[in-house]
Amino acid sequence: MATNYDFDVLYIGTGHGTFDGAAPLAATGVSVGVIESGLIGGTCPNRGCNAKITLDEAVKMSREGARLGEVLHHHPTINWSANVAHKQEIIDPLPTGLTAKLENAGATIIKGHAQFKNSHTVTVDGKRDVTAENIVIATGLKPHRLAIPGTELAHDSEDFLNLAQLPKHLTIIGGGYIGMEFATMANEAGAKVTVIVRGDQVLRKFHQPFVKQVVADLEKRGVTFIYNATVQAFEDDGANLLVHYNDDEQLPTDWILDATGRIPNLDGLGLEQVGVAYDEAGVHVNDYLQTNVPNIYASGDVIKSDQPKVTPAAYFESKYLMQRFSGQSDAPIDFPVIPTVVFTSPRIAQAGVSVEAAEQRGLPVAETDLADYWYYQIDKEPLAYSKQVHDQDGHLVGVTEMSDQAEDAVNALLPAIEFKMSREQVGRLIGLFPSIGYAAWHRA
Ligand SMILES: Cc1cc2nc3c(=O)[nH]c(=O)nc-3n(C[C@H](O)[C@H](O)[C@H](O)COP(=O)(O)OP(=O)(O)OC[C@H]3O[C@@H](n4cnc5c(N)ncnc54)[C@H](O)[C@@H]3O)c2cc1C
Ligand SMILES: NC(=O)c1ccc[n+]([C@@H]2O[C@H](COP(=O)([O-])OP(=O)(O)OC[C@H]3O[C@@H](n4cnc5c(N)ncnc54)[C@H](O)[C@@H]3O)[C@@H](O)[C@H]2O)c1
Repeated sequence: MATNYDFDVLYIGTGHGTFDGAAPLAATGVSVGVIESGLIGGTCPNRGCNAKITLDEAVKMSREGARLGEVLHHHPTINWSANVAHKQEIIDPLPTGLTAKLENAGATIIKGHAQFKNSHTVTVDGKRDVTAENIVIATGLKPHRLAIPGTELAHDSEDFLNLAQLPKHLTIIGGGYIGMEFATMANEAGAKVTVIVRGDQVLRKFHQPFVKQVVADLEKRGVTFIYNATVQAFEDDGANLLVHYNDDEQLPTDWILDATGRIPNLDGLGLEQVGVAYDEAGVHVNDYLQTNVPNIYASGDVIKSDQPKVTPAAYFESKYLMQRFSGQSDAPIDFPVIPTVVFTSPRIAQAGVSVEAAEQRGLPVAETDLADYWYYQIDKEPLAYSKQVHDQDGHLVGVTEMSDQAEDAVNALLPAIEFKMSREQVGRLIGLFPSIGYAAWHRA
């Protein structure tokens, strides 16, 4: 592309919806600019996946240590403040590394808040205009905050990940990914945890028989779940924070996490100015990730999409746009199987056809109680179970697993699901032994 604009492609935001594709795109010689108002790398490295999984490592070890009992001389317990400091040491260098990745590939980074002026121009911090042939909106999501009295007394997931001291009693509003992962971490680190749930289920997108076992385990460990609760207000009465819910119930607590979801981050972006269509679920795109304004695209969490709002989807979209802008492909986006996992303890991970969809379609569901298998007995895992869906021809088309290493087991099975591998092909892939991948492959 050779244009009269400052850049061939300009990305707004530098999360996975951008950098996985923008850096290799710049390396092909296409001129690439990226605008970022916060930390380079966006949510996942700085206040999402990487930060969370670093804190979670100690949770896993503490639980495993307890299970191993007398095999270890001491049961490890979590030093929360040290764990948060360790997390910070891990994530602090990430923006610098990602800056180098983008700049070394030839991309230009512009710091500031972007606002559309017209379909080829954005203004940065109200001062400087930057022009481009194509512009990609990759501004992600921001925390949803309850519109109730006292909402300012609650915190978001980023505040939790930065807590220098763990409060004695945390109350979490919402039983989604963040609510359940953070309840698991806070409980294992010694806090009293209450989860307030709007309906009668948590983790609605995951296989409920597994979810119920995870919840029962958390309850056994002291986490309280309050179901069918409508949160009305938060109040500071001087001694405690109070969560008012339903008609006249109230719960005293020390710290409140509002984990009621995340919403498109479109603040001050000026989409109305250029007529880009969007609604409360995100920016509307076609099968080319193109908005209704033909030179404006969108990538990552900010898109209104049936894909889960997770890093693997953002990664694939940014790679797709790289291929499109570099002229390597003009095909519509064709999503592979995007796996999902909730990092509770044990985790629940899934890919492909769900158990529920299989039952509706009349596909057979095979079950494996992994707790019966010697490899899962090494660390005495009590909750480890897998369900696999095969199609009529015997190809693996879906897997749902609950175990401490369910993410690795599902990763191992992805090639079989994505490429609908035949029995013969499956039989030719022999994994390292012993390993989770090897154990999982028997279920392909
Ligand atoms: C607590 C938490 C834990 C998570 N854990 C996982 C996990 O374990 N696994 C997983 O797969 N996913 C996880 N996710 C989801 C994952 O982080 C997102 O799917 C991913 O970051 C989406 O990338 P993105 O590029 O679309 O958006 P983001 O990473 O949010 O990037 C958007 C960027 O745009 C910038 N921006 C916004 N508006 C403007 C503007 N007007 N001008 C300039 N810049 C702007 C923002 O500052 C931000 O840096 C987690 C999310 C959270 C919050
Ligand atoms: N492991 C992962 O991949 C991972 C981890 C964390 C976050 N994420 C991503 O981050 C995003 C946000 O996570 P999240 O947990 O905030 O959202 P979520 O959509 O998973 O869960 C939000 C929860 O809040 C509940 N809720 C909504 N309004 C409520 C109200 N008024 N009162 C009580 N409960 C209410 C919902 O019923 C739901 O259970 C998700 O899209 C997810 O994809 C992913």
